[in-house]
Formats: sequence, C-alpha cells, structure tokens
Amino acid sequence: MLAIEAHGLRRTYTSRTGWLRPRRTTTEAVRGVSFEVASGELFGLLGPNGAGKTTTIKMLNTLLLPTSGTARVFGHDVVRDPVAVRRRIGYVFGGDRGLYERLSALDNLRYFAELYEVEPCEQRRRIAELLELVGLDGRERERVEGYSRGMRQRLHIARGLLHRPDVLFLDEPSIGVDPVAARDLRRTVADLADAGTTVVLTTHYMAEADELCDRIAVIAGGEIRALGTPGALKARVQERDVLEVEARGVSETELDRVRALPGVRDAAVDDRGSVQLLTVQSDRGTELHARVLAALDGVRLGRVTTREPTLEDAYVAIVAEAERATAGSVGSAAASTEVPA
Ligand SMILES: Nc1ncnc2c1ncn2[C@@H]1O[C@H](COP(=O)(O)OP(=O)(O)OP(=O)(O)O)[C@@H](O)[C@H]1O
Repeated sequence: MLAIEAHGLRRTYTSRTGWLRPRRTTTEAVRGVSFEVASGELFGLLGPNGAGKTTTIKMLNTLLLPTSGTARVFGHDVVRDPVAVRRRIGYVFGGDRGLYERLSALDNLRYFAELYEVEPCEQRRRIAELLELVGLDGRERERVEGYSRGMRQRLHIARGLLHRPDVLFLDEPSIGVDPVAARDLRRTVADLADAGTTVVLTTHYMAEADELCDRIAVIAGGEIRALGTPGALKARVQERDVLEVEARGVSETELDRVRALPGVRDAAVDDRGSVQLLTVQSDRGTELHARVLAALDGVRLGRVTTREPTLEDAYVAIVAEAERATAGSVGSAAASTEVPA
C-alpha cells in the first residue's frame, strides 16, 4: 500500500494587512502538487525558502486544510479521516520548541508517552528502545536544558516515534547542528528507514538529501519542478562542468556578465561569511576559466577549481529553470496578490 498519495494539492493563504487602508493579501503557497510515497520509502522534499514545503507537509499531517485537491496517508483521507491519519504519523520540526527544558529526557518521553496514550505496560520498553535508536541511552536522566542542539533533535525524533507511527515527517532535522552531530542524526534517520518507517524529510542540505533519500521532489513557487532518485536528478547536469571561484564583491552586474558567456548554463553566488562562492555550470568541454576571470574584472578573487556536478548543482539548475519559467509574472516565491479588504 502507498504511504502517501497527494493529488492536485493546493493551499491559498489570505491575510489582512494595514489599518487605515486594509488590504487582503492572497498567497498561493502550494499550487497543485501531486506525488506518491511508497511504504518504507525515504522521500525528500527540497526547495528554496517559501517554496511551499512546510505548507505541503502541514496538509499531509492534518494541521492545515487543503484549499483543493486530495491527500491520503495509508489510505486515510486527510480531510475526512484526520484522526486515523494522526494515529499513523509523527511530526518532528527543527528548533527549540516542543520539549520541557527543566525535565530530563526520560521524563519528557514519559510525559509524551502519556499524552500519546502509549499503553502503560509498553511505555518503559518503548522508551528504552527509542533512547537506544537515537543514541541517548545513558544520558536520559540529564535535564534537557543541558543538551546540545544535536541531542535535542534526537530527542525530538524519539518523541515523534513514541506511538510507533508508520510515517515520520522530519522538517529540517539538522538545522544548526554541528557536522559530527549531523552525521549521527543521518545515521538515526537511515536506521529508522531501514526498520521500515516511511520518512518524509525536508532539508536545505543537499549532501544530506543525496545520502539519505530514495527519491526527491524539488518544489519551487508552490509546484513540483522535478521528482526522481538523486541519481536521476544528477543525470540532468551530467553533461556539464562546474567551475567554482572564491571571490569578494561579486554583484548582480558581474553575475549577469558571467551568465551571458557562451556555454554557460547557470551561475549562482553563495555568501559564506566573509567570502563568496561563485558556481558556474557550463556545457561539458567549454573552456571557461579565462573568460570567467575576465568577466570578474575588478573583483577580488581566491581559489578557482573545477569539479564534477553534484546534487546541489542539479538543484540549482532546477530552481533557476523554475525561476526563469515564472519570471515576469510571479517570481520564484509563492504568487501573492493584494486587493482592498
Ligand atoms: N500562515 C501564513 N499566512 C500567510 N502566508 C503564509 C503562511 N504560511 C506560509 N505562508 C507563505 O506561503 C509560502 C510558502 O511557505 P512555506 O512555509 O510552505 O514554505 P517553505 O518551503 O516551507 O519555506 P522555508 O524553507 O522557508 O521553511 C510563502 O510565501 C510564505 O510566506
């Protein structure tokens, strides 16, 4: 049986702004999203800020009603049968909310086990199992206020699994977690999927998605722009070379100059603290090095390297394509319209 079936899901938000001249703003956050997730699959939902990922997840886990379209979780309709859906799902969101700081991890789990109506005779065994799964056994009697971010995230996952859900939604689990703790967290998520739990993961870390996900949907502007295995998504940019340039002071003007060079397919700048990383994707075999450096005349440059395309390059290409497709009308974010209230 399929774990998730979403057909034509849409969600529009309406909010009122202004006092003297009130306006009603309508945002089409999700605009007709359809996909299926098989039981036991680890499914990734990737997309830029405001793409509609959280809205999609909230419709699937019954926290938001769809404006139109349908969704089912293990055959249960999210609108008509929300109680049955909630029994089958767990939801873990990143950040600091949702745990009692002054209590130990053990007491937090006992409290939530009561709340989720885990049978009293089963609670002790279940909590011990979960502490082991998330690697917190031995630390369970310490207060949560002394926990690191990575430990808190693992405790969040344990909390989300208390009632043995068949589907776990993980919204940005590794946000703000250091690289070593993030690696442990990925191990936990992989173990979970190996044990048969269906996982829907949103993340901004492409390497994480590449390592973990069986399939990935890239969502931008409220629509799915690509869906496939990490390998299939990467195949889209296989025929490209990637040039990386460390720089300081690259503006839109230089970026446009680079984008206009013959053979260049995409160019993007990522601000990494005091330094920028310019990534240029080009048709395989294009000799770009000298021409890119000439286009960056006047910019302070650091290391220049060439590398094979990664999932991140595929993602950048898919999102850039989506932005070009919607340019001039709604931009890359969700479409918003304003009318007098
Ligand atoms: N409660 C709300 N009222 C009005 N607009 C909203 C509301 N929640 C989200 N939006 C808008 O809907 C769009 C989609 O937001 P959503 O949170 O689903 O995106 P996201 O992909 O999860 O983004 P992020 O990666 O930043 O979490 C955005 O334009 C956002 O501003």
